[in-house]
Amino acid sequence: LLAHLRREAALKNFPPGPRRWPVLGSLPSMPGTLVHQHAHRHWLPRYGTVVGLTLPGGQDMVMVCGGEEVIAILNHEHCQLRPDVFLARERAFGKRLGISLADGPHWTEQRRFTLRELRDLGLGKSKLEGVILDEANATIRAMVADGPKLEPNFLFNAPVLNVLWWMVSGKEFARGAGSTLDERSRKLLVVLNQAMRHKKIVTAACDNFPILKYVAPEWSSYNEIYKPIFKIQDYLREEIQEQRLKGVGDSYMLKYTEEINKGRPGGFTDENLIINCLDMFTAGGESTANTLSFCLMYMGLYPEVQARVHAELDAAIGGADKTVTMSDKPNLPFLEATLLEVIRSNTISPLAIPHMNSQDIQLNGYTIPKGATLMLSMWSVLNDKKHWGDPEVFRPDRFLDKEGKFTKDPWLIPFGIGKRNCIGEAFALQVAFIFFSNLMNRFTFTLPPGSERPSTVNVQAGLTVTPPEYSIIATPRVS
Ligand code: HEM
Repeated sequence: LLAHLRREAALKNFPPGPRRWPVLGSLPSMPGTLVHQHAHRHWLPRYGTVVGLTLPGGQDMVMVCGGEEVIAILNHEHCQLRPDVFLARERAFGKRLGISLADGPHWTEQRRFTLRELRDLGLGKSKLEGVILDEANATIRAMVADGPKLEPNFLFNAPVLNVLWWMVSGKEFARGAGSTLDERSRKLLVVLNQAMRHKKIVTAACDNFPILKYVAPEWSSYNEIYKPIFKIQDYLREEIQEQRLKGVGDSYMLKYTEEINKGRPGGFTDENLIINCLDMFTAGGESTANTLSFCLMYMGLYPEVQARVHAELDAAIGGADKTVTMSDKPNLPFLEATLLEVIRSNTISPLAIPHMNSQDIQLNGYTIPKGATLMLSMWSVLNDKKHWGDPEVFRPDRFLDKEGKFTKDPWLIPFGIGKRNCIGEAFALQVAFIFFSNLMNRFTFTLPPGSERPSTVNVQAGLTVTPPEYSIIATPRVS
């Protein structure tokens, strides 16, 4: 209690927010999931766009839920650290490793190296495009075989992970929704799928009270969350060893190994390699796969938009039996606008990964003390009424200019901006474009007659948001 009172007294000009209790902090007022929706509905009208909170144990936390304020923090030179949370160390051998939850000089080196290798290994190259197209075609074949009625939730997880697996391990056999994978890769994908679907991954009780890991590992979801993560680490370690024994090929794993062998400074170790790979799978798999599930749902909800996408495809591609490639993108501005409007409307990553400030900073006249956890609502940027006018309306035309060309809005930042922006943006957009365009060229998507319209608000929370459970009918189009 004394510690709590002392901390409260030291907080000068802290943003207003729900009551902060000793030990529990603001936990009693925190929603279990979908924090961005709760902040928008309940906190914003009462406290404004900058809300002061405390985590159990006394860590200061500030929720920022105004578009301008979020952009200011993302660009702020003193707000580029990550808080030292339980999840960060627990998934990384007790250390701050990897990219997404680390900071400091090692993070700079690991991020720079990974960005360069991702670019060199695949992005913008025809080989990656070929792998993505193979996966898209395998998915289309499976949809025809399983259809016409499909459950799109999780339909795209395996194909997206397969492409990521190819980037990381260089294995070319990762094709066909997992069917031709070797035993280890198959197991890895199964466990990754399980880990990504875990709804409590960012709100589990063991994150706030680490002692529960020892005294109540089942109840606190510790076993459920971390056992799959440890299995993934084991599979990755075995794969790295196998690749090193073979020693040929151009994979991220082998390129990284070369740096370890050269003794490159900046944290180049086996452990960091494992966590960098884990980062790419966890940050990139679910988000990209969910984008595609949402795309089908929106096509079912907005048949008039779908008809315009089809008309554009027919004019530019000329047949449902043809393959759409990245070179067709300039001729498909409405399709691109539709894809980005799905990403904007639903904000697949509604919160950025938490940031932390290295100095006291001022925001909207409040003081945020050094070392606070900054929760940034990306949703509030992509749904800001002042900027977008009618953010609640699904309107791809907002991204087209008078000539019908695609124009990027500076507030369209679903991947973040600044020093901590997403390293997988180009990859995710390429996968999403190739899948979405080819699926649209091959099928018409309709909601089953008499079924309830799936909600765009009652989404499911996990690492990112997932559509509600829904079915869709995929009818093959005739050329
Ligand atoms: C639709 C797909 C995706 C969306 C919407 C998305 C969104 C985001 C967002 C909002 C952030 C946080 C930015 C911040 O904290 O300021 C982020 C970070 C990150 N993303 Fe993505 N992402 C996607 C796909 C991917 C993919 C495919 C990969 C891997 C290849 C990836 C890897 C990462 C990593 C490693 C970070 C942490 C960067 C850092 O802390 O320096 N993401 N992403």
